[in-house]
Amino acid sequence: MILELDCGNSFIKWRVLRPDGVTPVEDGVVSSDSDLLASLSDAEKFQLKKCRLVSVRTQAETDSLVASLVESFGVSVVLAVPAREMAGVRNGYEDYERLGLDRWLALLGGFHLASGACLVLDFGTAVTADFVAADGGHLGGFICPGMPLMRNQLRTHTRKIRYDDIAAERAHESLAPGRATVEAVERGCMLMLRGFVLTQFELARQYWGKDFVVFLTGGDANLVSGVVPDAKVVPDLVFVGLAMACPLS
Ligand SMILES: Nc1ncnc2c1ncn2[C@@H]1O[C@H](COP(=O)(O)OP(=O)(O)OP(=O)(O)O)[C@@H](O)[C@H]1O
Ligand SMILES: CC(C)(CO)[C@@H](O)C(=O)NCCC(=O)O
Ligand SMILES: [K+]
Repeated sequence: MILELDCGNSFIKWRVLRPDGVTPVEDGVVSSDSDLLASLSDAEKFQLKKCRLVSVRTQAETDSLVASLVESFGVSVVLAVPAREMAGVRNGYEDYERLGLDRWLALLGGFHLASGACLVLDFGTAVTADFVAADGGHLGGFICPGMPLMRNQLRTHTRKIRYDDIAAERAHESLAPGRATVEAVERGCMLMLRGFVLTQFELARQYWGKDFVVFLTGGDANLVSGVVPDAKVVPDLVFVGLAMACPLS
C-alpha cells in the first residue's frame, strides 16, 4: 500500500491508500515522528511499499523522518519539491523555492478541482491564503497566525489570560461578546479568522467577479466553514496536490 504524509509545523497528517493509489484505507494526525512510526507499526497489515511526502520542516528534520521510514518499513520515498510550473499552474513567488510546499500542493489541488480560478485558504498553525487565476497564474498570497498561535501568544504574553482547552471549546458555542476571559479571547480570535476569510473573499471578488471557487483546508477549516457561501471544505487538499506532484510509477 501507499503511505502519504503531510508534515506541518505542529502535526503530521498521514494516510494509507490501497495500491490503486486512490482508495484511502486509514488516516490519522500525530504530533511526532515517533508517534507516526507507532501508528504505522501497529499496522503490519498495511504492507507499505511506497511513500510520498511533503514537509515544511527543516531539511534535517525531513531527512531524519525519511531515514526512519526507510529503516522501519523499507518503503521507497518520493518527496515533493518546489517547481516553477506544474499541472498548468505557475508559481507566483519571485523566488519560487521559498513558497511553502504545503501551499504549493494545496493550490495545485485547488486549481485542478476548480478547473479555473480559485482561492485556497489553509487553517493550520499558520493561516495562509493563495490566489490562482483562471489561466493558472498564481498571484501570490498571505500568511498570518492561525488559531493556536493567536491564542498562545495571548496566553504567553499576558499575566491574566489563563484557561483550559475544555473551557475554550465551550466558548465557541456562540460569537456574542464575551462575558468571561475565555469567551472574550476565543471569540475574538475566531472573529479575526472570519474577518481574514471575508477580506480574502472580497479580494478574489475584485479580481474575478463571481467566477472562482473557494477552498478551505487545514485542521481548523471547520472553524470558518459557513463564513463564505459555497466555500468547499476539502480536508485532504494537500494530498490531492501531493498525488499530482509525486506520481508513483
Ligand atoms: N485530529 C487532530 N489533531 C490535531 N489537531 C487537529 C485535529 N483536528 C483538527 N485539529 C486542529 O488543527 C490545527 C492544526 O492544523 P494543521 O494540522 O492543519 O496544521 P499544522 O500541521 O499544525 O500546521 P501547518 O500545516 O500550518 O504547518 C490545530 O489548531 C487543531 O485545533
Ligand atoms: C506558511 C507555512 C508555515 C504554512 O504551513 C508554510 O507554508 C511555510 O513554512 N512557508 C514558507 C514561507 C512562505 O510560504 O512564504
Ligand atoms: K498546512
